[in-house]
Amino acid sequence: MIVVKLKAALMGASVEEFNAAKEKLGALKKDPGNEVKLTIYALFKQATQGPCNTPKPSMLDFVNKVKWDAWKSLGSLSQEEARRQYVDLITSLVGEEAPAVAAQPTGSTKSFQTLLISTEDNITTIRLNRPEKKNAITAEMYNELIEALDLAGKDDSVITAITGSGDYYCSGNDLNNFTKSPEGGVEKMAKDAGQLLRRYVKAYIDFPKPLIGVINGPAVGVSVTLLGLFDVVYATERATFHTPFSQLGQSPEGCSSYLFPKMMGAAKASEMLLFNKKLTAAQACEVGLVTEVFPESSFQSEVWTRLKAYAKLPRNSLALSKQLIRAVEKEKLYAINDAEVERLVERWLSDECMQAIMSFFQAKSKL
Ligand SMILES: CCC/C=C/C(=O)SCCNC(=O)CCNC(=O)[C@H](O)C(C)(C)COP(=O)([O-])OP(=O)([O-])OC[C@H]1O[C@@H](n2cnc3c(N)ncnc32)[C@H](O)[C@@H]1OP(=O)([O-])[O-]
Repeated sequence: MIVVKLKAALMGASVEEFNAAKEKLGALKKDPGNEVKLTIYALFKQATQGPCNTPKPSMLDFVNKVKWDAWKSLGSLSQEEARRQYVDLITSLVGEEAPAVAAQPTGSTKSFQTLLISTEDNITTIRLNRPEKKNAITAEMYNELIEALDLAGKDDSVITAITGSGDYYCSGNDLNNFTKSPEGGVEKMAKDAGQLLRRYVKAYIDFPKPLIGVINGPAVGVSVTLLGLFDVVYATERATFHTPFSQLGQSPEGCSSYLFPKMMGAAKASEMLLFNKKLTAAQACEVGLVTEVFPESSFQSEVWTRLKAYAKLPRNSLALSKQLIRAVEKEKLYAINDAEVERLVERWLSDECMQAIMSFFQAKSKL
């Protein structure tokens, strides 16, 4: 069993860790196979020499061409990040040879207040569990989701799915997060909320294995923007996708200011992110936010059957492939996350935002 150790996941591995990993590689008893060896080669070259700038070998020089392709595919991945991925990969291979030593605790033993977590058939499922509030995300829930993702990333499941309890997937940020009278003043409240949001989005950017959205109903706000960081998104035909940021005096987050225009084109992204256009599931699929839409009547059975089949694929091949795809833009996504959070912290202190949140609760109290 391969278990990916992530002790260096949140920071780049040091040169010492890198050198130690290199030595452990020589001591491996089993051949990890050509695919993994190519990844090791590419990460080593990137870590020690930086991005591949050497001339492409000819088609006839097959072995060197395959190696060159693997190195080139890492693009502008930083040397620090390449070192980290190299150390993670070697650690996982060593763990495969000594599973008892490398085994990590699974997420299933930990209990959460706002989430239901289970691991079955190689799938860890994180279920948002505030159905009476349409799964709105409180500060507690943000923290629990960060922890649940961390545990799911380290457990021995093959894929992770996020879904909602009840008729909604999620109604976004819990607007009560802004209505409590904060101890250190509103500036501190906004700063703390910004730090939490930044960590929350980073947990998705860094998630090390395939992450699947199982969108069981309408999705609002931050629960929509984050879908750009999922690997696959399946939705029931009943789902809708709504990001009412300007209506709330706020601005986009979850790296959507970059990923949405990239995914759907600038104009479609602006309709959603600036003008609050709510998309049906079919429209969300057309613009690439959703991978596939299923009839409501067969949504659960079709999606979970498919995910169980996916979860039988080789764990390490999936995780490493996902990490390669993500690595291409990871540094950029960190920077976008920072910029979006900085803008939101300003927005939360604006009159426009305060007014919009008060209006939501006033409208409810008049009903
Ligand atoms: C941090 C990053 C920046 C921000 C990003 C975002 O996500 S921006 C996007 C932010 N999100 C929004 O702007 C969405 C705001 N919410 C809505 O517009 C509507 O509630 C609805 C369309 C989601 C559902 O309408 P419906 O008529 O089907 O159902 P209902 O209305 O009767 O709701 C049932 C109960 O849930 C409660 N509740 C629901 N959502 C929230 C929430 N987010 N907060 C708090 N509470 C919420 C609701 O008050 C009610 O409680 P009550 O009275 O029983 O104690």
